[in-house]
Amino acid sequence: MKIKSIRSRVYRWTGPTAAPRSNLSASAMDALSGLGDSMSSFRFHEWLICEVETDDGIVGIGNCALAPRIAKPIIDAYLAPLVIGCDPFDVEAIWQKMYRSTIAWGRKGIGMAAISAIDIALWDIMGKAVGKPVFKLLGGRTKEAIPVYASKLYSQPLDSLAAEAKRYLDEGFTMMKLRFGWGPRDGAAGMRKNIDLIRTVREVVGDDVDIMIECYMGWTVDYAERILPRLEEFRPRWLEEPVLPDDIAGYSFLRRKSPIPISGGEHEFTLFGFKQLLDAEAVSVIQYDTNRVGGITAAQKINMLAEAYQVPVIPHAGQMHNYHLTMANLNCPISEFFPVNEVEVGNELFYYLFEGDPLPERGFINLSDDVPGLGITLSDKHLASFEVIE
Ligand SMILES: O=C(O)[C@H](O)[C@H](O)[C@@H](O)CO
Ligand SMILES: [Mg+2]
Repeated sequence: MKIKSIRSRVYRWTGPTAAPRSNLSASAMDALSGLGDSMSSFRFHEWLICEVETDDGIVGIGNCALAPRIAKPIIDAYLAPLVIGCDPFDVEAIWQKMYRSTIAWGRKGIGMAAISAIDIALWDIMGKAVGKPVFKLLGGRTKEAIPVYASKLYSQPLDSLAAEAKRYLDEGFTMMKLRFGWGPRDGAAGMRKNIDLIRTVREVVGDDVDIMIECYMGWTVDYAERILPRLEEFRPRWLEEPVLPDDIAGYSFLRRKSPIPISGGEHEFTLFGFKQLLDAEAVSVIQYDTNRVGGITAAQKINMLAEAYQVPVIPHAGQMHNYHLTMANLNCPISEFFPVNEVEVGNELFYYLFEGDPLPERGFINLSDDVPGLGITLSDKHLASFEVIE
């Protein structure tokens, strides 16, 4: 079996989107306060889809969502020529070829997202070729079903926040993640507003629900050190991405200072990036995204390393490229689930692009033992709401 062709397309959402709201979430751009919409970097309304076809007609589907219009020429100009003609089952050699040939500029960020898209497609091909779901190639079924946490609860007026949390509770979720909307630039008043958010959700859901909190790289170590003691009474399961991903020392400091677990990793790349985090004892939970980190090949290596450190892996986002890894690894206890909604930030776009992603039932999702590959197909249901860039 040989790889015959690679087709990459960028799908740009042109349909209706929820009006952007200020303070939807803290973010790294907040530090530049007063310089325009700090939420602009928080909208992901494009997606790259990569179809790898073999000489016997099997088509594997890969994807990435970071800067798709940049990932596309990387795939077309740099990676595809390396990969065409290879045996898709030689996935490790292909990964090393893509990594080492772009090592000067691609080992982190968009280069690795482009590599991820091709790698995910290769695993889809391998599953389809042997008639097995991808998780059966990675270690098989480790769970009867995957517990998922509802992940939205963006910062909003307390009454609507309470109503959203109640909805997830009534749908049977026992875990949910909220986003803080304020940070250092908002002073003591903003810190109180953040505390009001988690207090509101805790009051709605009671003590038997895990609440995760997220501030998307929007804080400083100083701010986090001051707010963390005030969050302890609400017993968050983790505080996510408190500071910049490059501030590994900051992560380690906060982990030592607070009993609240600190999570991160959705903006880290490759096995080597996560070795750094683990050696620095920077995170209590690893959260790579398979369509960023280096694909399934890299993600599975990180899973092995994380297991040696007994640090759990809970990938960023749901989506099949992550679910298969969670299913195949005991050290991946749960998954994130983005509720199906109108397009807002863009995490929801996956549902408008693909068919096959499982929907939760009473807080669990499941994968079929009988659907080969990743188990997704391209959807044409919302095609009219996308501009497709070939
Ligand atoms: O953890 C997450 O889901 C992410 O950090 C953010 O929410 C991002 O995906 C934008 O929603
Ligand atoms: Mg996050």
